[in-house]
Amino acid sequence: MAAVGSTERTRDHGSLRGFVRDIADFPEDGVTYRDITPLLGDSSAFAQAVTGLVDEFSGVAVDRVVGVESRGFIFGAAVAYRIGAGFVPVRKPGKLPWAVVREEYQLEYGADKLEIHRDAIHPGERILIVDDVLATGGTARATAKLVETLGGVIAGLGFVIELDDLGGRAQLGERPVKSLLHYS
Ligand SMILES: O=P(O)(O)OC[C@H]1O[C@H](OP(=O)(O)OP(=O)(O)O)[C@H](O)[C@@H]1O
Ligand SMILES: Nc1ncnc2[nH]cnc12
Repeated sequence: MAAVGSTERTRDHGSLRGFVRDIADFPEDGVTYRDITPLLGDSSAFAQAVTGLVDEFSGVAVDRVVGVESRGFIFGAAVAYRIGAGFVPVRKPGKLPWAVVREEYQLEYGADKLEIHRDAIHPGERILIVDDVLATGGTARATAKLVETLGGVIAGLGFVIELDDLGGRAQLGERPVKSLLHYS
């Protein structure tokens, strides 16, 4: 089991805001889309975001990192590599080739389903869920339920961005939630 930690401590993540681009009315009217592609494209900002997520869970025991398709794969895989843990993809329906467990959930824009391989997590394993954005919390809650259905224990949920006004954190109950940047 990996113990999360890092020698680079970057708890103030405010400088990352300059790498998040606001797109009005995408993908539909009324939604302000927080575009992380500028952050991904900047080597320092990307490294700071990954290190920030690692540091937020410093000292927390983690067996595997779960990342949610598709932007969660980018950060989740990087965090897993950094902490020496395995990576488990949670995917949209019909993408995983073996036997799956499925959960339905609501998005800020639309509804969807998520799946995980039945053998991806073993009972008692400690799981860190990583995604880029916590909005309404539907995706994160569905992912946590998939992990828990397989007997996993949520060690934490880490996000680069949390959209505070959408109340996603409240959907996650007592599970430990950390976000690098907060937007209203
Ligand atoms: O808290 P919620 O309201 O559930 O929203 C958050 C989710 O929405 C986005 O994914 P999206 O489904 O847009 O897919 P993508 O990563 O493939 O763009 C984001 O990456 C999160 O996974
Ligand atoms: N406003 C938003 N910006 C980027 N990703 C999102 N996922 C859900 N809501 C989002």
